[in-house]
Amino acid sequence: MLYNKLQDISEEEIDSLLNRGGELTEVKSQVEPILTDIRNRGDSALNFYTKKFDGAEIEQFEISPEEIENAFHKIDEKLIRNLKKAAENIRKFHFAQLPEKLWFIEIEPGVELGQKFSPLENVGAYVPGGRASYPSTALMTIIPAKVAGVKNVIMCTPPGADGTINPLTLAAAKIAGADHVYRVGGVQAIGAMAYGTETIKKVDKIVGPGNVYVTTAKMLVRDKAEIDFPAGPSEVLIIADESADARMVASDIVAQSEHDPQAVSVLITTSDILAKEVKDEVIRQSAAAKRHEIIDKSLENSAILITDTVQSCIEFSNRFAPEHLEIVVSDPESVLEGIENAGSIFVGSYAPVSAGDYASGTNHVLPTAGYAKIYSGLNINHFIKYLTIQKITKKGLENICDPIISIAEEEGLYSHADAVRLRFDH
Ligand SMILES: NC(=O)c1ccc[n+]([C@@H]2O[C@H](COP(=O)([O-])OP(=O)(O)OC[C@H]3O[C@@H](n4cnc5c(N)ncnc54)[C@H](O)[C@@H]3O)[C@@H](O)[C@H]2O)c1
Ligand SMILES: N[C@H](CO)Cc1c[nH]c[nH+]1
Ligand SMILES: [Zn+2]
Repeated sequence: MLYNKLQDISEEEIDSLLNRGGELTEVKSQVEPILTDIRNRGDSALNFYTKKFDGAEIEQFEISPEEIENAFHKIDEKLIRNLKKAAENIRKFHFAQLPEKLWFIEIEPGVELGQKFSPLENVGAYVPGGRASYPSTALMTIIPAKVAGVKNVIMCTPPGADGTINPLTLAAAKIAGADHVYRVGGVQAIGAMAYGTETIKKVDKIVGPGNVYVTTAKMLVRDKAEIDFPAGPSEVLIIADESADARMVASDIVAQSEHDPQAVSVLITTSDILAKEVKDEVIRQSAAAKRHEIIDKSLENSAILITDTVQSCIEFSNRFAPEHLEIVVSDPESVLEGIENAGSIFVGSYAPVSAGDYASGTNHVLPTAGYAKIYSGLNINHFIKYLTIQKITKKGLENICDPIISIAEEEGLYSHADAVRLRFDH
């Protein structure tokens, strides 16, 4: 783990922190042939790659409603209650994001303009399942799609070597309202959803996170299906001062590191003492963690940086554009004000990333690798489109006929001008 004053780190070190996501281009050559094969051979290629990468022989990719129903009997009732509680908060938050169904304004007399929205029809949700299983991601991807009104939401997730899916992921799919669930993951699942196969119907848009292979595949199928954004290996950046609790800060670094060897965590702080304490705590907590092998690898990509001012923490964070940003300082509001790029922001010691990962209600599908500079985390807008409307009276058209006719003629599009003129010819 890099540990240094920000001003003393090398250009190369800065570059590796800021220009993350190089892995996405590195695996492109491995991902492309798989996608081509899925496109050409459909289900039989799905079988081939599921055997190759997940070790599973699959007879039937779609999981039947009975199998999903049975999953509920395999899960502790309390766990189901907790899943439902998380689902309720996620649903409430995304309902609050819904825009007005229909609105109009009078731009000038006789010219009424409006907007309505309408949901996408077919959406595919990718729910990861390689190094961990992600029932929470089933909630995070399917619930907003359903709140937006998407008719057909399919979910794909990788099977274990025995061909089964974690019952809690199946229960989450059902609670969230998935219409079809398939046991297929990785690049092959993204290809299947983008191109369609004999059993998996092509979708209009694919959402959901995944490792570098999945994320690269999503970026390569955009000519056939829209995607949300690159949501790859997890990241957290924490801005903290001397008021922060080192144990808590370290726990959030270790938590995000356990997702993937390629996960990245950064603490940037104005306090030498906190930096040292967090470093010691990270070593202590990661040694005791169940997934310490993944965590240790991830920590190799991570950093603790010391700066003189909170302002330089803010500037670095904006350049880094983290997936998750934690603000643990005595005056969080002033930091919040300066933040321009971050997937999701967690304010104060009692807002760990784990809260948003599972149950507070915000979405945990968020842009990584610096893509928070240009994309928002998953939200209602990813599942709807806006349709503009105009209602114009004869008087209204008269009010705007000069700019229409003169600009159209200047563009050399005389028939556009005539289409207005003839409405006033008697
Ligand atoms: N950014 C976000 O919003 C967000 C949210 C949740 C999880 N995540 C991330 O999702 C990822 C989940 O990764 P995961 O690996 O556990 O599950 P995954 O489902 O993304 O990937 C597993 C699949 O990867 C494929 N694969 C593995 N090795 C391959 C290879 N060499 N070539 C081609 N395909 C290969 C296999 O098909 C396997 O089924 C983690 O990186 C985690 O940090 C991100
Ligand atoms: N932190 C992940 C997003 O990077 C989401 C997640 C799911 N489960 C646990 N965490
Ligand atoms: Zn997490």
